[in-house]
Amino acid sequence: MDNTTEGKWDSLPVKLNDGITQTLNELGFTHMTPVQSACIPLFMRNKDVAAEAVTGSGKTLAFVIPIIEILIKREDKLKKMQVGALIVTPTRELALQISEVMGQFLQKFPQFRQILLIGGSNPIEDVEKFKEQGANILIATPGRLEDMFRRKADGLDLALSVKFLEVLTEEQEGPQEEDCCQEEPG
Ligand SMILES: Nc1ncnc2c1ncn2[C@@H]1O[C@H](COP(=O)(O)OP(=O)(O)OP(=O)(O)O)[C@@H](O)[C@H]1O
Repeated sequence: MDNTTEGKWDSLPVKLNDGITQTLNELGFTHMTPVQSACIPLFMRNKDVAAEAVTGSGKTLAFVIPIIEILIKREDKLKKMQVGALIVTPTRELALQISEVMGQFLQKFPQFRQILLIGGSNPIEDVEKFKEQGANILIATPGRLEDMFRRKADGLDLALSVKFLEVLTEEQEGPQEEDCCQEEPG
């Protein structure tokens, strides 16, 4: 990538967890992209962040890294069925891409589990998987997510699980011409 000009990872105001730094080294990502250097510090201070950046600018890591950092730093460790982060994306493809990146980084954090909730498969399989394995990070498309919130009769109380939510990330599609990342008011 030619837009990784925004400083090394250790120039961030808060030092990243060693597990994250190791994965970044393994990937050969020495520098942050502009959207990463703008968003990660804000996210890690628990600010509401709105980012708009062109495709391929590195948005995924701009929220995947802070999500893991925020969950690690929680005082009460998340239990199996407690969801600490929810990522909602408009398409299955995006959800799959994000899940792949999240999976790479979670290898160093086996205490956290992610689940992908997207259309195209039997929702009951998702319900059973969630009940069996639990999940702390949900990556979902809106339709399947809504469906999962209505599965109390099948033994899944997702509303209860998301009471522990620390981070909500919404990916949106739309015209994206300029890079920008700012703190949301309020
Ligand atoms: N700091 C970095 N250094 C080098 N490569 C990076 C860095 N961050 C991300 N990448 C790589 O750049 C590519 C684009 O990143 P990513 O998919 O996150 O972009 P995006 O802005 O989310 O794009 P999209 O809008 O398509 O989702 C990926 O192959 C990713 O692995």
